[in-house]
This record gives sequence, structure tokens and C-alpha cells, in this order.
Amino acid sequence: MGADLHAAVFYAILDTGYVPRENLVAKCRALLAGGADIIQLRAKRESTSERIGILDTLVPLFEGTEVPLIVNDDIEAALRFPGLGLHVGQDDMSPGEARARLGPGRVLGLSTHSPEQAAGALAHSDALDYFAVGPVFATPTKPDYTPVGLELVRHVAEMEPELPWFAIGGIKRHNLSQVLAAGARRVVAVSDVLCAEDSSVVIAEYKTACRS
Ligand SMILES: Cc1ncc(COP(=O)(O)OP(=O)(O)O)c(N)n1
Ligand SMILES: Cc1ncsc1CCOP(=O)(O)O
Ligand SMILES: [Mg+2]
Repeated sequence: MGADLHAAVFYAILDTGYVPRENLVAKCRALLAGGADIIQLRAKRESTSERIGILDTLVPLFEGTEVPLIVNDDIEAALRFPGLGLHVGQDDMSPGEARARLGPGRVLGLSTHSPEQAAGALAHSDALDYFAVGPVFATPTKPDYTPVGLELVRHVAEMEPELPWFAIGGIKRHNLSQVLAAGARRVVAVSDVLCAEDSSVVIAEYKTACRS
């Protein structure tokens, strides 16, 4: 397993759909300054070589920190750098195959969108470091996905998984209390954080709310 994420409460995603290339380093610094426990690079429109070029500029920011840097979708880009993690979706390679290719020391996460997929993540607990549950609410960041609602958050919370899990999708400061009341203890917020002028302040607000 790549890391013990039980103490993590806020997972930030540096999404190139929101942050232009020239601002990625400054935005990543703000995510780290705010106390993001995990940071993912999500670059859906870029090629592997472009992702590697971006990662070349981001990786040095993580030196001396304990914050895992995760690459969305692209195992080839992740494997180009020591210690980078990977996030896979339901249509990507299986957690078992991803773990076999990554080796033991990197963080691996999986998206889930139903009770069955959440149970599937738990069945792969030996390969995974975390799973994500969502999208809880409709979101322009992932417009093709049907929201799973707070019911799935409640369902997963009632399973009391030992494997850390994060609620994701349409989560904003104004609806965070509903997500936490449904039983989530860890969350991901993309647009609410990235679109803020000072992302570090917003992350600090999320962390305070998640811990209270
Ligand atoms: C932490 C986290 N959770 C969910 C996702 C979504 O992954 P996926 O379903 O593969 O969709 P894309 O992000 O690849 O469009 C994620 N990236 N990170
Ligand atoms: C990547 C992803 N996977 C499920 S929802 C989502 C996007 C979440 O973005 P936002 O926090 O802006 O709704
Ligand atoms: Mg994916």
C-alpha cells in the first residue's frame, strides 16, 4: 500500500480544465499551503507527454512534504516519477492490475458510483489506498455523470469501511454540512477550491469543517 490516508480529510484536484497551464504551479502551491492532504493532477485533454511536462514542474513542490501527488488516469505518466500515485475509474484497468504495475509504494485510488462498486472497492482493499464515492451532486466538472445523491454517501458510511473513502462531486462550502451529516468524513472539492481567488483559505475552511 502506498500510504495510510486515515488522517486525510481534504483531497484537492488540480484540474487543467479550470487552471491554465501558466498558473498550475502557483495554484498547486496554494493547495499545499492550504493543507490539502492529497493532490491529484487531472488533465483530461492533455497527452501523456504534456502531463509529464506538467508533472516536471509540480513534482519539486512536493519535496519535503508528506502530501501524495496522484495522476488521474495515466499510469505511464505516473510511472515516470518516483512515488507518484494513480487514480483509476471503473472503465480503466482493474485495481489489481494497477497495483501490480505500480508496485507497493504508491497511492492507488478508485472511483465508485453505486453500492455494488463500493463493495467492489472493499473487495480490492489489498490493492487500494482509498476509494471515491460520487458524484454526490450534479457538477459541470463531470457533466456526463449521473449524481448518486446523499443516499450513496449514507450507504457507504453505514458500511463503516476500514479503507479510507472520499465523497466527491458538486461539493461546495454551502452544501458540505449535508455531505458530512450523511456520514462522509473525507471530501474532494474541485471547482469550489480552484475558482476561488485564494484557494488556500478555502481549503482551510473545508478542513476545519471536516474535522469538527
Ligand atoms: C478522487 C477522484 N475521484 C473520482 C474521480 C473520477 O474518476 P473517473 O471516474 O475515472 O473520471 P475522470 O476524472 O477520469 O474523468 C477522480 N478523478 N478523482
Ligand atoms: C472528477 C469527478 N469525479 C466525480 S465528480 C468529479 C468532479 C468533481 O468536481 P467538482 O468538485 O467541481 O464538482
Ligand atoms: Mg478516469
